[in-house]
Amino acid sequence: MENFSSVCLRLKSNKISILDQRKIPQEEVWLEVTTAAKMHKIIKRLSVRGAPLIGVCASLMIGVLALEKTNSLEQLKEWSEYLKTSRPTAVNLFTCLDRMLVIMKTNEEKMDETNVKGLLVKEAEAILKEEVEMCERMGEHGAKLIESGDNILTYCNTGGLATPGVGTALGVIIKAHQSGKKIHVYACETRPLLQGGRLTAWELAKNKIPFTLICDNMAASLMRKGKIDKVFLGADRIATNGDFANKIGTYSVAIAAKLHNVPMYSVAPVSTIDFECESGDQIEIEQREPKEVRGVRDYIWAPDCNCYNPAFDVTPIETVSGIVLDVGVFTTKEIQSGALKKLKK
Ligand SMILES: CSC[C@H]1O[C@H](OP(=O)(O)O)[C@H](O)[C@@H]1O
Repeated sequence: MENFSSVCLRLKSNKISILDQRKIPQEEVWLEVTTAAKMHKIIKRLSVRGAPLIGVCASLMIGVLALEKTNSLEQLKEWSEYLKTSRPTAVNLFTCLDRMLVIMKTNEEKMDETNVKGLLVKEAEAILKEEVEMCERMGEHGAKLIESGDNILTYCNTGGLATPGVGTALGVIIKAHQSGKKIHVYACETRPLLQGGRLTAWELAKNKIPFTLICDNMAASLMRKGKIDKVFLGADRIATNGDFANKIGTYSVAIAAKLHNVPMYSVAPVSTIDFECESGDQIEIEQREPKEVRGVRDYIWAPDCNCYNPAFDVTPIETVSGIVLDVGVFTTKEIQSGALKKLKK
């Protein structure tokens, strides 16, 4: 497989290394991932995260494992199904692994195992290339919505730590900055796992983009004061009616933005659309462990109480201005008229 290197993913001499995002920003620790079990573990614990990135990493893992002569197609199918159980909400994980499974199931009777495995390697490389290119296109389309002087609010992390490319929503912000637009970002810390405070702050600093870190409960009052000009954030699964699942707290931001007439866009590649899902009500929301709410790292302020810890919520499309995809910007009205369904291949 061709070598590859990004902010958080490396493929060198057919070996996968992944930056452990749990340790950012204190440490930059790279993990070598050689088995499906290890990949499952680091996706589940969010050492690697972000819808496009986990889909790419899972399919890349199957591609690398296919290079091992001793690994049978049956074993590769088993590992693909197992990797699907790492997290339930981000659709990219399923669509990428299904692309690998389709290759195995449609060719195993028609060609010898070595040739099928060769197709798996090519498909994994194609998925990676497509996602990098989709990030570029999302960035270009979305950056046109940003004007010099804008104060932009973003949520969670949607950059090079959530994709194999420049990012989705944060990619839009980075592209706008790189084009010379003078912008400032309000980054929501994003409880409970602080992807905004830890990861987005780290990426904005690396890109030299002026930003202010805020607690999530500060977003609405900033909008009321007229301090926020636009909101850009991500998605993990988009239904064909435009409703989308994204990091928990997105719906609160959307309600505030709508009340204060702040334009808000979700940014995602077409690979995040679930064409089998007609509405947000059908999206499975990952429930995570109470310990993530009870404290942060070794500071546990509520050791034993009940906790509610959904990793995502669903934002109805009518609450936002539209969705920026790699194929263009779609207004809520266009989406409500069925524009997303027409993108199905
Ligand atoms: C570009 S996808 C980013 C998306 O994924 C994040 O969730 P997690 O950190 O749990 O993987 C969040 O929903 C982001 O918007």
